Amino acid sequence: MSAPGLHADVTVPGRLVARVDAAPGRVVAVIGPNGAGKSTLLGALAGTVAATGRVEVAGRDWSDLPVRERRLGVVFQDRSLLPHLRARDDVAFGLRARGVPRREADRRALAWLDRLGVGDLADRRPAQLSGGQAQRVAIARALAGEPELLLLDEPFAGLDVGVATGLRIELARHLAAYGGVALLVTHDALDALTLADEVLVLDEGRVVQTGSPRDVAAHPRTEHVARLVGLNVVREGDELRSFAPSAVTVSPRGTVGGTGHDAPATSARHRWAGRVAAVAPHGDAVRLLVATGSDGEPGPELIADVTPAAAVELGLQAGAEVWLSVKATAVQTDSMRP
Ligand SMILES: Nc1ncnc2c1ncn2[C@@H]1O[C@H](COP(=O)(O)OP(=O)(O)OP(=O)(O)O)[C@@H](O)[C@H]1O
Repeated sequence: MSAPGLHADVTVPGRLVARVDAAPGRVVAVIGPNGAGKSTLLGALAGTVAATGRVEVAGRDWSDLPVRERRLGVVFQDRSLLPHLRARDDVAFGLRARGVPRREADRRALAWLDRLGVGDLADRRPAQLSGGQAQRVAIARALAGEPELLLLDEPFAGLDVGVATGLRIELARHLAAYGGVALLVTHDALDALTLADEVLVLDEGRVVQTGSPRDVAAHPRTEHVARLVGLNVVREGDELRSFAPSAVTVSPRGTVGGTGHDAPATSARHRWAGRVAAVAPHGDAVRLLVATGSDGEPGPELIADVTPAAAVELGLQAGAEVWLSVKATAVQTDSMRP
């Protein structure tokens, strides 16, 4: 008898090679750039994308199990609900397919809709639901089947920020109570950091990093993740050097023949010439997006947070020519190699 939870080793030729192991009750965030293979991984686990290898859930080999017998819950970004069904019938559908009698299935469906805060919408069809309401129904449907594996593909995408925030809090509550393995594909660092116990980073169809959200955020191995968690990142060969926007010192740069400031006295590795591309408030600070580069060679786009007073005093508006520098001690170096 193998360990409970999820143990998968799947290959989708040309698109994905991935291994995932997760204990029951764990929530795994799957992150990575567009085309990294996130949806393909979910499809391979769900059985909707043809894959070779092995998928074992709760001690059972899913390759031999007909799709309808898999205890699987899925929530996709959209198109999740069946257009002609009332919410209560949609939630009950999976239960009935598994042999739960009609009245019992309806009772459980209503209970789950209530839990997700949409019990009063039980008789509506998808066309009569907002995006957030439809997603609540979809989550109710996924959880009502008491799945051993729950797959969530960008469940908050396309929702208004406020609606997404409410749903995120709600989902966190249900995930905490959920006893199976959940995989959550997300483009949002906040989701990965707040909802997940583990993070799996995909890049070009391969798993390039796994670890706790804290660990992955603190030691990103890909540019994508560094940016996702709001760090500046400069790549040098196989090394990623990352630093916080608040660690960047900004000083004005003199125009040719002008009386501007000289380059800061730091090594060239920690200093960039650039031009402010955008200025926006960010919490108590002012956030500058700076396009760096010199002599026509574009450098990295960097973010610097300065105080509002400094922004005014130094004339930091779009178009301003600046030096950015960062203390060597504020820079963290990570290898991109696993
Ligand atoms: N049906 C398909 N047939 C062939 N190749 C596909 C198919 N779907 C996706 N791909 C390719 O497989 C790779 C992984 O795609 P996938 O959609 O899994 O990435 P993703 O990480 O989910 O991206 P996104 O965040 O953009 O949804 C990409 O190179 C993509 O072009």
